[in-house]
Amino acid sequence: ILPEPWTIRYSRSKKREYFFNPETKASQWEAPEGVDEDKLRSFLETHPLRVRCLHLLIKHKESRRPASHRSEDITISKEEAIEELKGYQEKLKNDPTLFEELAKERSDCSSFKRGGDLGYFGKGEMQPSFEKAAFKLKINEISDIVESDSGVHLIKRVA
Ligand SMILES: N=C(N)NCCC[C@H](NC(=O)[C@@H]1CCC/C1=C/[C@H](COP(=O)(O)O)NC=O)C(N)=O
Repeated sequence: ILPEPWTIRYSRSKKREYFFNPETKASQWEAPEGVDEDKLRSFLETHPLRVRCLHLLIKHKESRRPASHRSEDITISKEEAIEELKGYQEKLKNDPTLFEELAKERSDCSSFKRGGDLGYFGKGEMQPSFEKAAFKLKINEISDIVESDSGVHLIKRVA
């Protein structure tokens, strides 16, 4: 849709997408010459530049930072963390609207205070495994168990 080598990126400060040419390092708000704006819009529908997600993180002893508001020394094994997360996965299969409440109750991420809400993020912000899973989700879809250096997660895309 975009003429090579143009790419489209999201500006967090301006909260809108802009066009970037990695060769000339040019960046601009308007689409490069000859871009079909309608095709671009429908492309962006299925290839979002940013997503907003909630997550429920259970850390374990191999986590990059095995501590949280819940425990200053997290010692459960990765297998135990996965088993515990499976329990939450079952509850969410029956009632997905429980996500915020369960994240508040159990998540080892500081976002627990906001029901697990990480806000909007674009590519390059989160750890690759988390980003890959999050950008694949449809709005209101909940991921399978996702592993990252932080621990094991369930992710719900909300926007
Ligand atoms: N850009 C936004 N909104 N915030 C910066 C996020 C930085 C990012 N964080 C993560 O990838 C982990 C996994 C998914 C969420 C997340 C949250 C971590 C998990 O806890 P921790 O392992 O750090 O103790 N807590 C906060 O960062 C990273 N590149 O390390």
